[in-house]
Amino acid sequence: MPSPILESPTTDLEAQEHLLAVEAAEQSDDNDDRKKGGKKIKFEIRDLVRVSDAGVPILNKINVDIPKGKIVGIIGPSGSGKSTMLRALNRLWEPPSGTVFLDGEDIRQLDVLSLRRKVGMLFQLPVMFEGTVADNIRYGPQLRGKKLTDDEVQKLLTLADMDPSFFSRGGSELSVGQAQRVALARTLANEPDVLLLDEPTSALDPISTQNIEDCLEKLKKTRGMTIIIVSHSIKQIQRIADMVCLMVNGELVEVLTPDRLSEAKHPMAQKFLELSN
Ligand SMILES: Nc1ncnc2c1ncn2[C@@H]1O[C@H](COP(=O)(O)OP(=O)(O)OP(=O)(O)O)[C@@H](O)[C@H]1O
Repeated sequence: MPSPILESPTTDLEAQEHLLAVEAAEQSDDNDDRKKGGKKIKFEIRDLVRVSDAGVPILNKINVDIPKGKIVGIIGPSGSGKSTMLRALNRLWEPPSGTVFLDGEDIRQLDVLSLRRKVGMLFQLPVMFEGTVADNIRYGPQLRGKKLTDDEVQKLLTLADMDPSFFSRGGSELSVGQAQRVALARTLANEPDVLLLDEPTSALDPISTQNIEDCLEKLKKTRGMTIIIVSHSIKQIQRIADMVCLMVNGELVEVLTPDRLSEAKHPMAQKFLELSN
C-alpha cells in the first residue's frame, strides 16, 4: 500500500492537514548554504517541467535561484503556472529528480515530511481545524510529540500579528482575516525556514492584508525567513518583494526587482502589467 503522505492532496483542507503532518527534522545548517555571487541560495530550480496527463505543457523548463532570506513574488496571468511552480517546492506534486534543490539537496532525496516542516505553506482560504485557536496552533508540534506551552502559543500569535487574547477562541468564530493569521501562526509553529504563500490575502480586506504583509516583512527581518508569494496584486508585490518572477504560459519570462517591472520585455508580460496597473 502506498504511503498516505505521498498521495496528492486534492483539496486545500487535505493539503493543509497534509502539511501539518510533520516529523521532527534537523534544522538546516548554515554551512550548507549555497552561495552564488556572494548571495546565499535557498532553492535552485533547474529545467523544471510539468506536463498534464493529457500531454499539455504546464511548466516549461523553469530555471531560477531563490535567494535566502528574501521575499520573492510570483506574478503572471491566470493559468500561467504560478501555483504549480509553488507547489513543486514542497512536493505537493512530485517534480522530476534533479530539478528542485533546497540548500543544495535534491528535494526528491529528502524525507517528504521533514521537507514540509522546513517549507511551510499558506493557502488562499484558511481552514481551521476543530477546537480553539490554541488547539490549531499546537496541532503540528503535537504530531511529533511536542506540546507547546501556553506561552509558546501566545508568542506565535503575537508573531502572526494576533492579540494573544485569541488563545481560547473557537477556530470557527474567526473572521477570514483572523483565521488567515491563525493559519500563519499554525504554520510557524513548525519552525519553517521557508514560507510558501498562494494568494494569501486575496480574500482579505485592506487592513487584514496589511497585517499579513507586515508580518511577512517581520519574519524576513527578524528570522531571515525565505518567503515565496504568489499574488495577483502587482501593488502588493511592489510593496513587499525583493525579487519578482513573471510567468506567462508556463514559462518564467522575467526575473526583475520590483522597481524595474516596467522593463519587462515579453509582449504578454507587458500587456499583463499594463492592464494590472
Ligand atoms: N493537476 C493538473 N492537471 C492538469 N492540468 C493542470 C493541473 N494543475 C494545473 N493544471 C493546469 O495548468 C495550468 C497552470 O495552472 P496554475 O494553477 O499553476 O496556474 P496559476 O498561474 O496559478 O493560475 P491562477 O492565477 O488562476 O491561480 C492551468 O491551465 C491549469 O488548468
